[in-house]
Amino acid sequence: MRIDVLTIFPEYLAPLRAALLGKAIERGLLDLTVHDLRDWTHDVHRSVDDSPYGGGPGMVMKPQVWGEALDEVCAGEVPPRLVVPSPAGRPFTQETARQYATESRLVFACGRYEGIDQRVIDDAARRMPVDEVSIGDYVLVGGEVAVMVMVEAVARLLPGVLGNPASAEQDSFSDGLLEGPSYTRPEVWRELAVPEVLRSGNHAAIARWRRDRALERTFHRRPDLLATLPDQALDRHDRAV
Ligand SMILES: Nc1cc(-c2ccc3ccn(Cc4ccccn4)c3c2)[nH]n1
Repeated sequence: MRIDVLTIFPEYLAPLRAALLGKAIERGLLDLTVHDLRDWTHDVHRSVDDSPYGGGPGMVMKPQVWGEALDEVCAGEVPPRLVVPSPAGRPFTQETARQYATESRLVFACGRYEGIDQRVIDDAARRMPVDEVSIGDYVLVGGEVAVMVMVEAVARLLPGVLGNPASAEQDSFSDGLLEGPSYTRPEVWRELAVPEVLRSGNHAAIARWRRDRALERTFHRRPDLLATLPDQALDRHDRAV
């Protein structure tokens, strides 16, 4: 997968080249290019923002600079999917990550200030799929952190990136539930013991116990997820938990 990121703070994306994702890039599983949006300015101040029409606080990112940058970065046989982080976007979920992981190209546009002139998104939508997405109900200072979240969530789903593919298959949310608790050695730590069933070797009982803990945790922390589960996702035992 090829990923391009446009930002006025390229250094903000440096962590994407560390650790697991850095290895995926080195192994050619992911092709990541981070572009400095100011490379498409033509004035001596390299300005990218201006005052908002209609008044209001802060500044808005100019359409001209974004237009030229996207024309160049998004050029090619197959138009990429353009992903624009925004507090006003549709929620980015694990399902979004799964869909994005099937794309051959993604371009992420990192806004700053109060956001990007809407005409940039409207113009791009004339020639490529455009998603305005939110990573949560809070307001960040710009799109860069949101892009790092999304790139990590997508890249880990690419074949070969995770050492153990089962991890991605058993993700929280993969069966619509939150993951339950995990344990490792020692058997007792600060007088807290590992649940007996996990040391029993009874794999059916272990699977049942893990599902029960996932159901309990989801019920208490994210009842909204239970409401969206398809009826057949819960068996009679599940409903009794
Ligand atoms: N889930 C999210 C995404 C964002 C996000 C994404 C991109 C930008 C570009 C600028 N800002 C700051 C901003 C935008 C609008 C109103 C006030 N502040 C952003 C914030 N915040 N929370």
